Amino acid sequence: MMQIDSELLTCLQAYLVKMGLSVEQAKVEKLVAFVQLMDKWNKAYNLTSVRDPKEMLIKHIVDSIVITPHLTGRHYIDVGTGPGLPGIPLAIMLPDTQFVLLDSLGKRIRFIKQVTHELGLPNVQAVQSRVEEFHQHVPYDGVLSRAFASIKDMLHWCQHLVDSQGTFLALKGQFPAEEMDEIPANFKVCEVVKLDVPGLDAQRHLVKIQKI
Ligand SMILES: C[S@@+](CC[C@H](N)C(=O)[O-])C[C@H]1O[C@@H](n2cnc3c(N)ncnc32)[C@H](O)[C@@H]1O
Repeated sequence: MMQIDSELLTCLQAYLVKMGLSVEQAKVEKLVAFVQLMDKWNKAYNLTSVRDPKEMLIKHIVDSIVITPHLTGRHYIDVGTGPGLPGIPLAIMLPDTQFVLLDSLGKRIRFIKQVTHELGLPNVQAVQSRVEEFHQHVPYDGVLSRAFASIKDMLHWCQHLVDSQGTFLALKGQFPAEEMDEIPANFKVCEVVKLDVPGLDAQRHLVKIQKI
């Protein structure tokens, strides 16, 4: 694997301590390596507006892995994954869980394929498709989305991907009261978890939804 930046490693380890998470060194190194790859390819692939790798640690890595305890299934799909967020950090944390990372943009999917090759992530499948047109491997235990769409649109476009046992997990900023008002009657909100993301000033919420 590539040379790991020791400053980023120390920085991430400090955040993990604040989160009360004990994570094996090999996984922490892969999380940092992912940040280094995002930083390396950001200009060419236009992956994220966050330019500083230390800021990526908080805004992308910590903000993704904070939902790890909420993934109790075996097979997830991350829709509108962009550069692999939250899918890649979660796949590093949960090597026995399968992840499909889906995005409509080819260059983002090419980046994710490069990442899975370099980091050795056999539990990740990268797929270029619009989610409305993707019908393989259903049903999933869960659909993940972060910075993708309103909850209503996400449910509309992704409802074919889970059955009544599956859960939609939407990562949101402030408590999404207005978006929750628009949820169609054939879905129910099971839980809204307020997430504590160390180092991040903004509020974060995880909305869990199921089909009725
Ligand atoms: C704002 S980015 C968010 C990326 C990532 N989830 C994150 O948290 O940084 C939204 C992504 O959704 C993708 N996207 C938008 N509509 C889509 C669709 N209908 N099907 C699949 N991907 C879509 C875009 O290409 C883009 O990469």
